Amino acid sequence: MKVGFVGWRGMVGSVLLERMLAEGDFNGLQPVFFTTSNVGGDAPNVGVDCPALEDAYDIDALSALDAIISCQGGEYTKAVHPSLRAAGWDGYWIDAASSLRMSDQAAIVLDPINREVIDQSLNSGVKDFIGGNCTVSLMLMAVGGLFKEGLVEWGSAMTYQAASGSGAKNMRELISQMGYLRDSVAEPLANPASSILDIDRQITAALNGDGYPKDQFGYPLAGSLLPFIDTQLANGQSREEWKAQCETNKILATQQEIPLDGICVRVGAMRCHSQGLTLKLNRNVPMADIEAIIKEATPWSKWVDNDREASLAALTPAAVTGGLDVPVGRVRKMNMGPEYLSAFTVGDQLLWGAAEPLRRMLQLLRN
Ligand SMILES: NC(=O)C1=CN([C@@H]2O[C@H](COP(=O)(O)OP(=O)(O)OC[C@H]3O[C@@H](n4cnc5c(N)ncnc54)[C@H](OP(=O)(O)O)[C@@H]3O)[C@@H](O)[C@H]2O)C=CC1
Ligand SMILES: N[C@@H](CC(=O)OP(=O)(O)O)C(=O)O
Repeated sequence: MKVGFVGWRGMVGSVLLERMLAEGDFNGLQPVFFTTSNVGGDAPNVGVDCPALEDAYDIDALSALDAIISCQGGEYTKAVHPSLRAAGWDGYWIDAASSLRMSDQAAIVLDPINREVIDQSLNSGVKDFIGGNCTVSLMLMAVGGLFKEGLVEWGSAMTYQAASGSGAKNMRELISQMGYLRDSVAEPLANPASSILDIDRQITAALNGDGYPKDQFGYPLAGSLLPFIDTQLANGQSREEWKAQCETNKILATQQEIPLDGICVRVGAMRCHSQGLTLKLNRNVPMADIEAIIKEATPWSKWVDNDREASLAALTPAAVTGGLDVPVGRVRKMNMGPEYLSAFTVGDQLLWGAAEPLRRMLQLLRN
């Protein structure tokens, strides 16, 4: 199979290559690497022979491929995908960007949760397979079992999203912000006798001062948070919040729309998104059944007992980062009634939230 890779050098693309190498996915594949900035340069070393980098805007070169995986971003997709299809290319387009997600001609891929939907799409001739929004995919990897059992009447996700969701430059800026704050109080911090209120006043001045590094985020993230992600919609939701309901229902191919809403917040985590969930179930399901459904949903959905030590040890970005497991904890019935369930989940947004569903979609096509 001749597969083109666009955006392989970026953050999502690098994680994709890392995972493909770890799984031996390049064996038997004919990869062709593309670039928007370095035509003729060396392809990355993936253990098989590859031609020099080709132009990512060359429709003829792209048309020669059986499949293309793009992690280059939405603008690239909008610029190239329509021309490629118009030129008659009928290969498989696998994409991390959101531009095509809600198109009727595209399926959203998260195969541990919606393998049947993917199979039906393949059978009906769909050729565009798009990774879901990171928050949505991670929520479904955590509690998708409850949705698939038809138990969720509605849900609300309050998110705590990592800097990586904004890109590599933003991850760097978060660390610079942390360093800037620490440096601004280095002297009083080293002196145990100094006043904590003086330290706090200096930190507040640093947070709001001109020198604070905030070119990427526009506002302080380290020592603060950002209660709006992506663009503003007319109904008051952010675009990130809007994705929860429409993408979840599309991924699950629900017959009746399940209402989902919440508030998406950026916090100073590096690459793990966390979510506090409220799920209104349509009946009073025993906790033992809820535990079994969550545990059995996918091999990566990990149950964490609602216990202080277990939660602090296993249910944090620090514990989860770099791994495929998506732990779910703090699961309990809420004061509102036995049909109201709380849960907290954490997942690496560059793995199940971005690269892994694409990698698995390519494997599915190859098999
Ligand atoms: N970040 C995320 O969490 C998620 C992102 N996505 C989607 O994936 C797209 C890509 O995201 P992301 O990987 O974060 O984007 P990046 O900015 O990391 O990479 C995108 C492209 O920028 C170019 N580039 C320019 N300078 C550099 C550099 N110094 N290092 C590496 N690449 C560079 C590369 O193209 P070239 O090699 O051609 O120069 C690269 O493919 C997003 O636009 C979004 O649509 C989807 C889900 C989650
Ligand atoms: N918007 C997400 C990251 C992302 O790229 O999402 P999407 O693939 O839906 O555009 C975040 O900021 O955390």
